[in-house]
Amino acid sequence: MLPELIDLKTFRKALCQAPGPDASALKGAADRNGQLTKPPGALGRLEDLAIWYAGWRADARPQISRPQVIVFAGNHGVTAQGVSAFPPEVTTQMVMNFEHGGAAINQLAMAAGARMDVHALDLDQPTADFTKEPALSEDGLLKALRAGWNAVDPSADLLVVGEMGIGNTTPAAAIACALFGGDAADWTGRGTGVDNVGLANKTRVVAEGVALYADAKDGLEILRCLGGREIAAMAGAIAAARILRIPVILDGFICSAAAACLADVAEGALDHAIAGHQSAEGAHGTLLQKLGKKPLLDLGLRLGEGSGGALAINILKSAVACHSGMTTFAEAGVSDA
Ligand SMILES: O=C(O)c1ccc[n+]([C@@H]2O[C@H](COP(=O)([O-])O)[C@@H](O)[C@H]2O)c1
Ligand SMILES: Cc1cc2nc[nH]c2cc1C
Repeated sequence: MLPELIDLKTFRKALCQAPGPDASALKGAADRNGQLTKPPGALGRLEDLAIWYAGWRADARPQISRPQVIVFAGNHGVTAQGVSAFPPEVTTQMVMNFEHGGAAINQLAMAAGARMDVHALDLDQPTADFTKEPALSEDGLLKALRAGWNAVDPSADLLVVGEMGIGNTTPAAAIACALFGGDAADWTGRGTGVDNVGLANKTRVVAEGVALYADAKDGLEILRCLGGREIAAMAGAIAAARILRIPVILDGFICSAAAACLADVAEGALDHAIAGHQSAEGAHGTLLQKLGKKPLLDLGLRLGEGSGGALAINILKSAVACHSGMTTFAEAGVSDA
């Protein structure tokens, strides 16, 4: 059961106390994996994925039949600093495109057999420019976390969270830099495609923001000062899924930055999450390494929207189908080693 998200204290506490995977399902799945009609280890990472999934679903022979993709959209005051190649009105325009079924994620979710939901968060009120003041108030952060928290279908058996927000690779870079240190330039990339002058300006903006909130006490405070509503909503949804034991597939750079805020609040907060892909945003690989996540795919995507996560649903579904649908050596009468 998901508790009501009353305040930020509830959020931190629920995340710290969330249950881990089911030990007997993990053992049952590992045992079953050892009996399937294939040389030991021959399905490579698919075997680990299926066992991991079984543990979180508390079922040694699970199925994936109700995957959910949620796309959160938000607007960013920091776009006034000229950090994106596209104008901010594209966020609202793309939300309409999602709702009409015309975006890449509509096709990718459909191809993966997933339900898709879109949540637009106060698009007419961009967050504050973080080079001037914190992006969100405490109440604003709570509202956005709650939007994500409540968007998760408790009956889903797999979750992908994605985003749409012109300018949001800037807050994502700032969050990563604030959490993990290093220079702003290490974390700042081209996003939708800024040129060299744009990249230098964007790096300056990230550095300014990180310096301004250097005293932020933890990942939630960093999320409030440097993040955005869609980023916080992704964090809220990933946290709710952790509590509901719904496995999560992370998407690209912005989604991973949202997730990183949770890992800073509670060790193990992302144990139920895998990395769907490594995006072409320069620092995504480093961010995934910091989170200890090895991406399933590396296709040069830099779209967001949950696209890489949705693609990876097909891999996880295939892993679980093999695990649960294959026969054992004994059942098939195949000679064991
Ligand atoms: O997922 C990623 O790694 C990714 C990398 C680059 C860009 N994006 C998408 O592009 C938008 C942000 O780019 P920008 O240049 O406006 O900061 C936002 O809507 C993201 O979904 C997403
Ligand atoms: C057209 C467009 C589509 C997107 N989808 C996610 N981010 C995006 C950014 C742009 C510019």
